[in-house]
Amino acid sequence: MLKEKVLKTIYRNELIQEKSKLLVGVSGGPDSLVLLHFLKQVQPLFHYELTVASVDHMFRGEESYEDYKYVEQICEQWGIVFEGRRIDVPANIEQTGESSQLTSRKLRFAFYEEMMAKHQTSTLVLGHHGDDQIETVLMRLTRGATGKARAGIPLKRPFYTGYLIRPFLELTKDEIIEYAGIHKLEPRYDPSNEKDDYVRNRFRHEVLPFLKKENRKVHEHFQRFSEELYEDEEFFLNLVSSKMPEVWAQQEKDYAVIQIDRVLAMPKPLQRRAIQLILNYLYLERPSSLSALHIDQLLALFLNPQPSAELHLPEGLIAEKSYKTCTFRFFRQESLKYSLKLQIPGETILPNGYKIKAHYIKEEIPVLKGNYSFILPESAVQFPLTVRTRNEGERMAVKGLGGSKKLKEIFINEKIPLLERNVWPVIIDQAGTVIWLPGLKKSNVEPDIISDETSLIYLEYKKV
Ligand SMILES: Nc1ncnc2c1ncn2[C@@H]1O[C@H](COP(=O)(O)OP(=O)(O)OP(=O)(O)O)[C@@H](O)[C@H]1O
Repeated sequence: MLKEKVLKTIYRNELIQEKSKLLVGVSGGPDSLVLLHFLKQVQPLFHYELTVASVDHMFRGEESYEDYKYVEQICEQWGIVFEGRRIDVPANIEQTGESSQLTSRKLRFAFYEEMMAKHQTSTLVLGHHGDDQIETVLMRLTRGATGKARAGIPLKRPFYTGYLIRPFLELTKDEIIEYAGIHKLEPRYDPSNEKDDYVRNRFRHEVLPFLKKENRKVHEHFQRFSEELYEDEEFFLNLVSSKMPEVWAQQEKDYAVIQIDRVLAMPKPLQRRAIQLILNYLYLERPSSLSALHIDQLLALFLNPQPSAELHLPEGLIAEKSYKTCTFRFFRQESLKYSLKLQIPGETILPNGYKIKAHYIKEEIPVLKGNYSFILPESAVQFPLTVRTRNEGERMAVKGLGGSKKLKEIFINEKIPLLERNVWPVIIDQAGTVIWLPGLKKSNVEPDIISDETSLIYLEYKKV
């Protein structure tokens, strides 16, 4: 029976404290309506206070409003405090790259938090069940999730100032429907549930029936798998956390350096978790499409016998291995753009670790060092000169070519990686004429034959 089964889950996992205050998320659908009914039924066992939080996401106009009013009416009937809010997801949300489903979830969770503060509730209760659990575990494994994500939906996790619990995780959807029938509950059915989440629906309709047919108790086994995996992960993460101080060489926002040999000295299961912790730290509060694959790639980078190698991870994170250290930094094009006035005479330090030294040629003409120095006749350009990152579509009249070339083409011919192209210095004059791509190519502003009639400037591109 549902009641006994759920009570067992609650006791075994200490989900509910006596005389506590619970906030229950209720949509009016079968899962949450049965959840509310169950919690009302067993209230005398725990003496908790119940408050319901219900959100109308206004996706389905009048229909969803009716669901919301229905929950309010049930609460009135059952003598439960009702808190509701109608929250409209901004119409243009999908243009921001966020799905309306994700936005409504975020807004709903913000509402739960607000209500937990208002009613001083310590526990939020939601109606996810065993079918949801199996689908989630399988979906995540199939996607290549790693760590705790593979364990699916947790029974209990910290939330706001207390916990979020899901006491129905061991139940099947059928048990919930059966309970609703026995107790003559009349849940509302949301038709959008069936079409919103395509991936989940494929698992629900194609995989779940097969598993249920194979073993009636598949829900319990998946739930045990999930709980054990959580425990194992927790254990390993604690163990590896204690070793992390010797792994970190530098830890800053968006930037970190680690000691590779300290990671490789750990047993294999801890190596993966150490990498997971490094990535957790770097990706903090950044939604990311990280998977087990990225951990494998990083491990391969660390084990690579080459002393230096690079790996590009999601959202512009670059891992750069150099001998026994690995540097992680986020590549942000915008923040790397620069524009500096070229000091003549003097030195201009560039953000890429190089500088440009400039001086007037007094007597003897210095020796030219390939593309690393430039002789500039003062009369050939308009001052001041600027050194900056490239602009889209920019061209340069290449020395010895008799025509102009796109900077992009030069970078491609010289096999300069994209990331370096975006920070490569370009020297231009007041009129916007590109004079020199230091270290790469010169413009025809540098004369082939140096006459000593005009005043000359010697530019040099060198490491700081
Ligand atoms: N609009 C809502 N307002 C308040 N709580 C909600 C709302 N939608 C979902 N929840 C809570 O989140 C849980 C999971 O939601 P989800 O949409 O995944 O499940 P569901 O199958 O639609 O649940 P239900 O049958 O209760 O509608 C629900 O059981 C409920 O506790």
